[in-house]
Amino acid sequence: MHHQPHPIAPDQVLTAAQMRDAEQRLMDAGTDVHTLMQRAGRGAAEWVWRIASGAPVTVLCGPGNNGGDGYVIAETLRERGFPVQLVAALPPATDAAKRAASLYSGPVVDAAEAKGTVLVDCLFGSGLNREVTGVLRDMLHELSARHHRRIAIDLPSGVATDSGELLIDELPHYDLCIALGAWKPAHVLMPAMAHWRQARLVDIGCDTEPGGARLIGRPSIAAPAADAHKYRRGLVAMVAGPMAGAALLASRSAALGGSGYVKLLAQEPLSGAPADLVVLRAPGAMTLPQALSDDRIAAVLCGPGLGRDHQARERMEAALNCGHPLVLDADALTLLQLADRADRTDRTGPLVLTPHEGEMAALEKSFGLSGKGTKPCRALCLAQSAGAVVIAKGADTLVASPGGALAYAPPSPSWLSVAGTGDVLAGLTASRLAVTGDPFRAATEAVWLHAEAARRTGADFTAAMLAESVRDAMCAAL
Ligand SMILES: NC(=O)C1=CN([C@@H]2O[C@H](COP(=O)(O)OP(=O)(O)OC[C@H]3O[C@@H](n4cnc5c(N)ncnc54)[C@H](O)[C@@H]3O)[C@@H](O)[C@H]2O)[C@@H](O)CC1
Ligand SMILES: Nc1ncnc2c1ncn2[C@@H]1O[C@H](COP(=O)(O)OP(=O)(O)O)[C@@H](O)[C@H]1O
Ligand SMILES: [K+]
Repeated sequence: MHHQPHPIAPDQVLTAAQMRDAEQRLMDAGTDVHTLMQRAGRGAAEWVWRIASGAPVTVLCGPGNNGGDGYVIAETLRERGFPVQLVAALPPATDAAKRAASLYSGPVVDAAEAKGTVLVDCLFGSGLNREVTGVLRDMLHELSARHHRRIAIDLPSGVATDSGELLIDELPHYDLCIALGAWKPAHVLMPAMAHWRQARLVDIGCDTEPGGARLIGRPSIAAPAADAHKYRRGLVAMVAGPMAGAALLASRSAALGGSGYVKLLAQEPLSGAPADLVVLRAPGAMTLPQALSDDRIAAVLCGPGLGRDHQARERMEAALNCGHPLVLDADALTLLQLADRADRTDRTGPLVLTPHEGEMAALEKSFGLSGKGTKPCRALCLAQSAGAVVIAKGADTLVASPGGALAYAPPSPSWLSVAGTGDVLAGLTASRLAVTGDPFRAATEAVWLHAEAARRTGADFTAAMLAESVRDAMCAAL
């Protein structure tokens, strides 16, 4: 089927090459680079104008089209009567940048003389292809230190667009990063995204192919059907191990995440379970495989509090072989390496893996993957090898599917960096999987709800408090 290109949506994330293609498409249709640069520069100037509010601005320009944007920004501010000066770190080298430079009629000063309140960094954008060193690095550092506020155009100069890696020592911190045309992976990947307080997108009117990576947005969660009952809403079976706390946390968020019924399959007698949680000993009256053979189960969660001994391994294998949609987290991810290769790869039902960085590396090893490349590429590779949707967690969580779908979490509260929040996410993922039956959708909904629950919990919380806030997050998505 042939899909028409469409305007870049505000939730699309384009690599540097995809952005270049989008720009080229526009130029093939008759728009010249100059027009595009005017749109980008004038759009960015609106933000600079608001932030500077009359204070003197210094624009630092590099040799490429990012520098070209800088000349347009400087000229736009000058036309509006703003105090502006420009530092040309290197002379403009592209035709569009040369033309933009020729249209700038304000002062050009040496870096040593530049004094202002706001620095606009247009040294390098998506064309950065090597480390920023020597005079250029020193110039960026000194100017950054001398200005109270810093704005990065497209990206801070020293960030690799597709990986978010830093290609400079001590990248300065920015008040604002203005993405041009589309969000790029570096806008939602660490370590880059820790270097600005806010990010904004300026549309420059490019089209792109349908599909591609997206930002995870607020899901639309429907109320249960009028004739719903607890099984039809989704039964989650939580396979617990010896550490009851993690299993209880996951069960709580599974219960609040929309499923109709959560059954905790306990390995040992459990104290402190809430009254509304059904706890079944397995093995007890039945073995774990028997308990998991209930065909009303809509999703199984295994991992939180599982442990790593031989019993844990047996429980993980029972979950792997039960045939129900499955979420594997925490210890189950580590144990997965020990499972038979056939058990790991021959499953047909939906599977979601939720590794943090350490678990991701262990999984890559067990699937014979190199672990090299950008985080999104690594997650896509693992998803394909494991036949699983992968939630690659961290401060820059993303979701990858075996078919190549990719979704980035928008910046989430760093208060999530406390023990047990991963258990809450795993419970939410199982809950959404039980409700929707779609592993990619379940994973993205869970990631959004998890971050929203964190926002609603406020500052300095525990995982148990986070689990309770899942209720508020659900309300926000109804
Ligand atoms: N292509 C287009 O049509 C548009 C591009 N735009 C802007 O153009 C930017 C991309 O422009 P370019 O592709 O020209 O790239 P850049 O302006 O990011 O820089 C590329 C130039 O810097 C040099 N360079 C790269 N890394 C270096 C390093 N570490 N040390 C010294 N020199 C280095 C390269 O050799 C090249 O001359 C975007 O980020 C965006 O700001 C916008 O103006 C919109 C239109
Ligand atoms: N700095 C951070 N910013 C945003 N989210 C974070 C940050 N650090 C951790 N998280 C999130 O918190 C959760 C931690 O999960 P995990 O590492 O499995 O911890 P645990 O096993 O203790 O539950 C993940 O969802 C992760 O994405
Ligand atoms: K820049």
